[in-house]
Amino acid sequence: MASKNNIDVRSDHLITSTDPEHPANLICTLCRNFYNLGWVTGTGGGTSIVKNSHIFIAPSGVQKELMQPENIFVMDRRTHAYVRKPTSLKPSACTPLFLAAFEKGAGCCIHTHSQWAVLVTLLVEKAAEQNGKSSANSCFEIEMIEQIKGIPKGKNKPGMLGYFDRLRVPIIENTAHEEDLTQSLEEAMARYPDTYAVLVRRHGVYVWGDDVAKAKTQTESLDYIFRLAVEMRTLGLPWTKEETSQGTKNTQEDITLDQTINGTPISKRGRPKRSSDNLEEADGESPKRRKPGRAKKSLQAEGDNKSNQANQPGSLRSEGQNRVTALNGEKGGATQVTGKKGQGRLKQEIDRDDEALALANMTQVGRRRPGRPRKTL
Ligand SMILES: CSC[C@@H](O)[C@@H](O)C(=O)COP(=O)(O)O
Ligand SMILES: [Zn+2]
Repeated sequence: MASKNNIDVRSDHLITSTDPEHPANLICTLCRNFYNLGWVTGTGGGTSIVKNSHIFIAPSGVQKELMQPENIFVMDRRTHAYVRKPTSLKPSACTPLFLAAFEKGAGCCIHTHSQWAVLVTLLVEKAAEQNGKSSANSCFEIEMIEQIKGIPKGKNKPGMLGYFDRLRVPIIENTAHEEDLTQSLEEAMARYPDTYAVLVRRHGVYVWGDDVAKAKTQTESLDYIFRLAVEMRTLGLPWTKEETSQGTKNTQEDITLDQTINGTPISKRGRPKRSSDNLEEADGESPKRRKPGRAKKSLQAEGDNKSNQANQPGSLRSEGQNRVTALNGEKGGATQVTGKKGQGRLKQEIDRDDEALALANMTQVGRRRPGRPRKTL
């Protein structure tokens, strides 16, 4: 075998080009930039590119920002046999995960160890714990952030997500060895067929795209969103409309199940639906016509009043908290009432619900001043 520095020089033409867009050059340039973004620190993370009949892969355990084209492995796309193998190096441990993305039609896959990605997985885990739920098969979800428009709708779905669409990125559990992530990555891809990314708990994220430019810009958009999400959480701002008194959703199943809180339906405004909701249509102020987040005037005034009362030491706070528990399932939920007497009782119940909701909001966002309505997305 013709050899120079342990490399089979007969395959050098596969990685030798003056074209900066050649995958062997591009992987090196991208990883240098990714290093400066904190995405491939300390040899972690990496990138792989498909071009024509070849897959270009970085070596394992090297400083990714210092790689040279001659360090790049080349694999036959169809057989997955190496057609260029720097013998003193090993191919990236991420290779089977990159291949999983290419099986789905991706042209480039980027793996980052971005701290924002890691923190998002921790925040979703914490929210699950706080809600007494398992974080298995969990998912990061966010909506109404402009940068979501940088993520495509899904494979075979033309166009990008819209501002009002919800971005969902599944999270898989980390394993001791990178390659052992492959099965759970594939399962997450199957569960979320529209996703272009999978987060790995306490580790990072895999993002892929139809080509290098798309994989890169999608990784940038996601990293921006992950960072924003972490900052939002530290400010007590919700990621989604449902995320009020319940914390972050974990699974797609949870979202469906949580349309009710133990049987009490949630209205469109993201709070437990009350029997009074049925009266809103009748009194001429349909929730549809009201701006989201803006409370009905009369109830709002009462709510403000009650919230102020709730702030009195030792008074409504504990009572309200009991009521929150009730709303979340013990004995709560709206009671069916009919007739005039019933409507009187209903009014009292609306008042109690308003108190409870005001208190629930206060306990969730401790920094918000009492009496001010919670900002909804
Ligand atoms: C800091 S070591 C990180 C690795 O274990 C792995 O997570 C990784 O992303 C890079 O693997 P590598 O085999 O060097 O391409
Ligand atoms: Zn990694």
